[in-house]
Amino acid sequence: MTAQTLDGKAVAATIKSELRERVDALRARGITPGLGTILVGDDPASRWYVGAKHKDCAEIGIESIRIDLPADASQAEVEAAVDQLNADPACTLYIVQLPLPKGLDENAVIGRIDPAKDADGLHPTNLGWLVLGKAAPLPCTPRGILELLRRHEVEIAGRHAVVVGRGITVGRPMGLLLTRRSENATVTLCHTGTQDLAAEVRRADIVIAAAGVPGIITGDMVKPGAALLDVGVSRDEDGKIVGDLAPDVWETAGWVTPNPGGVGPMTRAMLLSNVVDFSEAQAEDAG
Ligand SMILES: Nc1nc2c(c(=O)[nH]1)N[C@@H](CN(C=O)c1ccc(C(=O)N[C@@H](CCC(=O)O)C(=O)O)cc1)CN2
Repeated sequence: MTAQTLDGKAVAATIKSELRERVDALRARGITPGLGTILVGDDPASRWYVGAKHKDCAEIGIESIRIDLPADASQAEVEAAVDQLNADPACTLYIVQLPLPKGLDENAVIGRIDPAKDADGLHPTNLGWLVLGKAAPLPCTPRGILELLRRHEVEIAGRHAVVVGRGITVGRPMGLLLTRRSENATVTLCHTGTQDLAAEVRRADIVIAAAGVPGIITGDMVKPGAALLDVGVSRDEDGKIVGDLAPDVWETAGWVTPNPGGVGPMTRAMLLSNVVDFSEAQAEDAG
Protein backbone atom coordinates (compact mmCIF):
# COMPACT_ATOMS: atom_id res chain seq x y z
CA MET A 1 0.00 0.00 0.00
CA THR A 2 1.24 3.50 -0.78
CA ALA A 3 -0.22 6.49 1.02
CA GLN A 4 -2.10 9.25 -0.75
CA THR A 5 -0.53 12.71 -0.86
CA LEU A 6 -1.80 15.54 1.33
CA ASP A 7 -0.90 18.04 -1.36
CA GLY A 8 -0.22 21.32 0.44
CA LYS A 9 1.18 23.00 -2.65
CA ALA A 10 -1.95 22.36 -4.72
CA VAL A 11 -4.38 23.22 -1.89
CA ALA A 12 -2.47 26.44 -1.12
CA ALA A 13 -2.73 27.46 -4.80
CA THR A 14 -6.52 26.91 -4.68
CA ILE A 15 -6.82 28.92 -1.44
CA LYS A 16 -4.78 31.75 -2.95
CA SER A 17 -7.08 31.99 -5.95
CA GLU A 18 -10.10 32.09 -3.59
CA LEU A 19 -8.40 34.82 -1.56
CA ARG A 20 -7.56 36.80 -4.68
CA GLU A 21 -11.31 37.16 -5.38
CA ARG A 22 -12.01 38.24 -1.80
CA VAL A 23 -9.18 40.81 -1.95
CA ASP A 24 -10.54 42.14 -5.26
CA ALA A 25 -13.94 42.60 -3.58
CA LEU A 26 -12.34 44.45 -0.66
CA ARG A 27 -10.35 46.68 -3.00
CA ALA A 28 -13.52 47.47 -4.95
CA ARG A 29 -14.86 48.85 -1.66
CA GLY A 30 -11.73 51.00 -1.21
CA ILE A 31 -10.08 48.67 1.33
CA THR A 32 -6.54 47.46 0.69
CA PRO A 33 -5.36 44.80 3.15
CA GLY A 34 -1.71 45.16 4.19
CA LEU A 35 0.64 42.57 5.72
CA GLY A 36 3.80 43.67 7.55
CA THR A 37 6.86 41.56 8.33
CA ILE A 38 9.77 42.12 10.69
CA LEU A 39 12.84 40.02 9.96
CA VAL A 40 15.87 40.22 12.23
CA GLY A 41 19.19 38.78 11.06
CA ASP A 42 20.30 36.81 8.03
CA ASP A 43 19.18 33.23 8.63
CA PRO A 44 18.74 31.96 5.03
CA ALA A 45 15.57 29.97 5.76
CA SER A 46 13.86 32.87 7.54
CA ARG A 47 14.89 35.20 4.73
CA TRP A 48 13.34 32.76 2.20
CA TYR A 49 10.10 32.46 4.20
CA VAL A 50 9.72 36.24 4.47
CA GLY A 51 10.50 36.73 0.77
CA ALA A 52 7.90 34.09 -0.11
CA LYS A 53 5.29 35.79 2.10
CA HIS A 54 5.79 39.07 0.23
CA LYS A 55 5.54 37.31 -3.15
CA ASP A 56 2.29 35.65 -2.00
CA CYS A 57 0.89 39.06 -1.03
CA ALA A 58 1.76 40.53 -4.44
CA GLU A 59 0.09 37.56 -6.18
CA ILE A 60 -3.27 38.10 -4.49
CA GLY A 61 -3.31 41.90 -4.26
CA ILE A 62 -2.34 42.42 -0.60
CA GLU A 63 0.05 45.33 0.04
CA SER A 64 3.14 44.40 2.02
CA ILE A 65 5.43 46.33 4.28
CA ARG A 66 8.84 44.87 5.07
CA ILE A 67 11.19 45.81 7.89
CA ASP A 68 14.56 44.01 7.88
CA LEU A 69 16.96 44.54 10.79
CA PRO A 70 20.56 43.33 11.13
CA ALA A 71 21.47 40.28 13.26
CA ASP A 72 23.00 42.57 15.90
CA ALA A 73 19.85 44.70 16.29
CA SER A 74 19.18 45.52 19.93
CA GLN A 75 16.01 44.66 21.84
CA ALA A 76 15.09 48.36 21.71
CA GLU A 77 15.52 48.48 17.91
CA VAL A 78 13.33 45.42 17.40
CA GLU A 79 10.68 46.81 19.74
CA ALA A 80 10.82 50.15 17.87
CA ALA A 81 10.02 48.25 14.63
CA VAL A 82 7.06 46.62 16.40
CA ASP A 83 5.86 50.05 17.59
CA GLN A 84 6.21 51.36 14.02
CA LEU A 85 3.94 48.65 12.59
CA ASN A 86 1.50 48.98 15.50
CA ALA A 87 1.08 52.63 14.49
CA ASP A 88 1.06 52.17 10.69
CA PRO A 89 -2.51 52.41 9.32
CA ALA A 90 -1.44 50.74 6.03
CA CYS A 91 -0.45 47.62 7.98
CA THR A 92 -3.59 45.60 8.73
CA LEU A 93 -1.77 42.72 10.45
CA TYR A 94 1.89 41.74 10.75
CA ILE A 95 4.32 39.06 11.88
CA VAL A 96 7.71 39.00 13.54
CA GLN A 97 9.59 36.16 11.81
CA LEU A 98 10.72 33.55 14.35
CA PRO A 99 13.11 32.51 15.71
CA LEU A 100 14.76 35.81 16.64
CA PRO A 101 18.57 35.81 16.94
CA LYS A 102 19.94 34.62 20.30
CA GLY A 103 20.07 37.30 22.97
CA LEU A 104 16.74 38.89 22.03
CA ASP A 105 13.74 38.41 24.32
CA GLU A 106 11.22 36.77 21.96
CA ASN A 107 8.35 36.81 24.45
CA ALA A 108 8.82 40.53 25.11
CA VAL A 109 8.73 41.21 21.35
CA ILE A 110 5.63 39.06 20.74
CA GLY A 111 3.95 40.60 23.78
CA ARG A 112 4.53 44.11 22.40
CA ILE A 113 2.62 43.39 19.16
CA ASP A 114 -0.80 45.05 19.21
CA PRO A 115 -3.00 41.91 19.63
CA ALA A 116 -5.44 43.41 17.10
CA LYS A 117 -2.61 43.37 14.51
CA ASP A 118 -1.22 39.91 15.28
CA ALA A 119 -1.22 37.99 11.96
CA ASP A 120 0.23 34.86 13.59
CA GLY A 121 -2.18 34.51 16.50
CA LEU A 122 0.82 34.11 18.80
CA HIS A 123 0.27 37.13 21.06
CA PRO A 124 -0.60 35.94 24.60
CA THR A 125 -4.02 37.60 24.33
CA ASN A 126 -4.86 35.72 21.12
CA LEU A 127 -3.53 32.40 22.45
CA GLY A 128 -5.68 33.11 25.51
CA TRP A 129 -8.75 33.68 23.32
CA LEU A 130 -8.01 30.35 21.64
CA VAL A 131 -8.06 28.63 25.03
CA LEU A 132 -11.27 30.47 25.98
CA GLY A 133 -12.95 29.66 22.67
CA LYS A 134 -13.38 33.19 21.28
CA ALA A 135 -12.61 33.98 17.62
CA ALA A 136 -9.12 35.43 17.11
CA PRO A 137 -6.41 35.02 14.45
CA LEU A 138 -5.14 31.43 14.59
CA PRO A 139 -1.49 30.33 14.40
CA CYS A 140 -0.79 29.68 10.72
CA THR A 141 0.76 26.20 10.70
CA PRO A 142 -1.89 24.52 12.91
CA ARG A 143 -4.65 26.27 10.98
CA GLY A 144 -3.05 25.15 7.72
CA ILE A 145 -2.84 21.53 8.89
CA LEU A 146 -6.55 21.46 9.74
CA GLU A 147 -7.44 23.04 6.40
CA LEU A 148 -5.27 20.52 4.55
CA LEU A 149 -7.00 17.61 6.31
CA ARG A 150 -10.47 19.08 5.66
CA ARG A 151 -9.84 19.68 1.98
CA HIS A 152 -8.78 16.03 1.58
CA GLU A 153 -11.82 14.95 3.63
CA VAL A 154 -9.71 13.25 6.29
CA GLU A 155 -11.94 12.70 9.33
CA ILE A 156 -10.80 14.56 12.46
CA ALA A 157 -13.75 14.28 14.88
CA GLY A 158 -13.41 11.37 17.27
CA ARG A 159 -9.91 10.52 16.00
CA HIS A 160 -6.82 10.19 18.14
CA ALA A 161 -4.19 12.75 17.15
CA VAL A 162 -0.59 12.60 18.36
CA VAL A 163 1.35 15.85 18.17
CA VAL A 164 5.12 15.45 18.44
CA GLY A 165 6.77 18.66 19.65
CA ARG A 166 5.62 21.37 22.04
CA GLY A 167 6.92 24.52 20.30
CA ILE A 168 4.99 27.78 20.37
CA THR A 169 4.27 28.05 16.62
CA VAL A 170 3.02 24.47 16.07
CA GLY A 171 2.84 21.87 18.86
CA ARG A 172 1.18 23.80 21.66
CA PRO A 173 -1.48 25.58 19.57
CA MET A 174 -2.06 22.43 17.45
CA GLY A 175 -3.36 20.57 20.49
CA LEU A 176 -5.63 23.49 21.37
CA LEU A 177 -7.13 23.63 17.86
CA LEU A 178 -7.65 19.88 17.56
CA THR A 179 -9.52 19.69 20.87
CA ARG A 180 -12.00 22.50 20.06
CA ARG A 181 -15.62 21.35 19.75
CA SER A 182 -15.46 22.04 16.02
CA GLU A 183 -12.60 19.51 15.60
CA ASN A 184 -13.35 17.14 18.49
CA ALA A 185 -10.17 15.09 18.27
CA THR A 186 -8.51 13.45 21.27
CA VAL A 187 -4.93 14.66 21.54
CA THR A 188 -1.70 13.32 23.00
CA LEU A 189 1.12 15.89 23.04
CA CYS A 190 4.54 14.18 22.93
CA HIS A 191 7.88 15.86 23.64
CA THR A 192 11.46 15.08 24.65
CA GLY A 193 10.22 13.78 28.01
CA THR A 194 7.85 11.23 26.41
CA GLN A 195 8.99 7.76 27.47
CA ASP A 196 7.74 5.60 24.60
CA LEU A 197 7.15 7.72 21.51
CA ALA A 198 6.67 4.69 19.25
CA ALA A 199 3.84 3.36 21.44
CA GLU A 200 2.09 6.75 21.42
CA VAL A 201 2.41 7.17 17.64
CA ARG A 202 1.17 3.61 16.99
CA ARG A 203 -2.21 4.55 18.52
CA ALA A 204 -2.61 7.66 16.34
CA ASP A 205 -5.04 8.18 13.49
CA ILE A 206 -3.40 11.55 12.83
CA VAL A 207 0.27 12.35 13.53
CA ILE A 208 1.63 15.90 13.47
CA ALA A 209 5.40 15.57 13.49
CA ALA A 210 6.93 18.87 14.64
CA ALA A 211 9.99 17.69 16.54
CA GLY A 212 12.64 18.96 14.14
CA VAL A 213 14.43 15.58 14.37
CA PRO A 214 15.09 14.05 10.93
CA GLY A 215 13.19 10.80 10.37
CA ILE A 216 12.02 10.50 14.00
CA ILE A 217 8.75 8.88 12.83
CA THR A 218 9.51 5.59 11.11
CA GLY A 219 7.25 3.18 9.24
CA ASP A 220 7.12 0.64 12.08
CA MET A 221 5.51 3.29 14.34
CA VAL A 222 2.62 4.04 11.97
CA LYS A 223 -0.93 2.72 12.34
CA PRO A 224 -2.13 1.47 8.94
CA GLY A 225 -4.16 4.17 7.19
CA ALA A 226 -3.07 7.02 9.50
CA ALA A 227 -2.67 10.62 8.26
CA LEU A 228 0.84 11.98 8.78
CA LEU A 229 1.78 15.65 8.61
CA ASP A 230 5.46 16.59 8.45
CA VAL A 231 6.38 19.97 9.95
CA GLY A 232 10.10 19.19 10.39
CA VAL A 233 12.58 21.24 8.38
CA SER A 234 16.07 19.97 9.13
CA ARG A 235 18.64 20.25 6.30
CA ASP A 236 21.11 17.72 4.94
CA GLU A 237 24.70 18.60 3.96
CA ASP A 238 23.46 19.85 0.55
CA GLY A 239 20.88 22.14 2.16
CA LYS A 240 17.99 19.86 1.13
CA ILE A 241 15.02 19.64 3.52
CA VAL A 242 14.85 16.49 5.64
CA GLY A 243 11.57 16.13 7.48
CA ASP A 244 10.55 14.33 10.66
CA LEU A 245 8.99 11.47 8.66
CA ALA A 246 11.21 8.64 7.44
CA PRO A 247 10.54 7.67 3.79
CA ASP A 248 9.19 4.21 4.76
CA VAL A 249 6.07 5.75 6.41
CA TRP A 250 4.51 5.97 2.94
CA GLU A 251 4.19 2.16 2.88
CA THR A 252 1.84 2.01 5.89
CA ALA A 253 0.12 5.38 6.20
CA GLY A 254 -3.12 6.35 4.44
CA TRP A 255 -2.17 10.00 3.92
CA VAL A 256 1.21 11.77 4.04
CA THR A 257 2.37 15.33 3.38
CA PRO A 258 5.37 15.62 1.09
CA ASN A 259 8.10 17.87 2.47
CA PRO A 260 8.64 20.31 0.84
CA GLY A 261 5.23 20.87 -0.74
CA GLY A 262 3.04 19.94 2.24
CA VAL A 263 2.65 21.94 5.42
CA GLY A 264 4.94 24.88 4.43
CA PRO A 265 2.76 26.27 1.60
CA MET A 266 -0.32 25.87 3.84
CA THR A 267 1.37 27.96 6.56
CA ARG A 268 1.81 30.78 4.05
CA ALA A 269 -1.74 30.43 2.70
CA MET A 270 -3.17 30.69 6.23
CA LEU A 271 -1.19 33.85 6.90
CA LEU A 272 -2.90 35.40 3.89
CA SER A 273 -6.26 34.03 5.10
CA ASN A 274 -5.78 35.63 8.51
CA VAL A 275 -5.20 39.01 6.85
CA VAL A 276 -8.19 38.71 4.50
CA ASP A 277 -10.54 37.38 7.25
CA PHE A 278 -9.57 40.31 9.46
CA SER A 279 -9.97 42.91 6.69
CA GLU A 280 -13.44 41.58 5.86
CA ALA A 281 -14.49 41.63 9.53
CA GLN A 282 -13.18 45.19 9.86
CA ALA A 283 -15.12 46.21 6.73
CA GLU A 284 -18.32 44.67 8.16
CA ASP A 285 -17.84 46.50 11.48
CA ALA A 286 -17.37 49.78 9.61
CA GLY A 287 -20.69 49.10 7.81
N1 LIG B 1 6.33 34.35 12.94
C1 LIG B 1 6.43 33.08 12.51
N2 LIG B 1 7.64 32.50 12.41
C2 LIG B 1 7.71 31.22 11.98
C3 LIG B 1 6.54 30.50 11.59
C4 LIG B 1 5.29 31.14 11.73
O1 LIG B 1 4.21 30.56 11.47
N3 LIG B 1 5.28 32.43 12.18
N4 LIG B 1 6.65 29.23 11.05
C5 LIG B 1 7.95 28.73 10.64
C6 LIG B 1 8.41 29.10 9.26
N5 LIG B 1 7.41 29.44 8.24
C7 LIG B 1 6.71 30.58 8.38
O2 LIG B 1 7.19 31.61 8.77
C8 LIG B 1 7.37 28.74 6.99
C9 LIG B 1 7.90 27.49 6.84
C10 LIG B 1 7.91 26.86 5.57
C11 LIG B 1 7.38 27.50 4.48
C12 LIG B 1 7.44 26.92 3.11
O3 LIG B 1 6.73 27.39 2.24
N6 LIG B 1 8.29 25.92 2.88
C13 LIG B 1 8.44 25.28 1.58
C14 LIG B 1 9.89 24.92 1.33
C15 LIG B 1 10.81 26.05 1.45
C16 LIG B 1 12.27 25.66 1.23
O4 LIG B 1 12.58 25.02 0.24
O5 LIG B 1 13.07 26.03 2.09
C17 LIG B 1 7.67 23.97 1.54
O6 LIG B 1 7.48 23.35 2.60
O7 LIG B 1 7.29 23.55 0.44
C18 LIG B 1 6.83 28.75 4.65
C19 LIG B 1 6.83 29.36 5.89
C20 LIG B 1 9.04 29.23 11.60
N7 LIG B 1 8.91 30.61 11.86
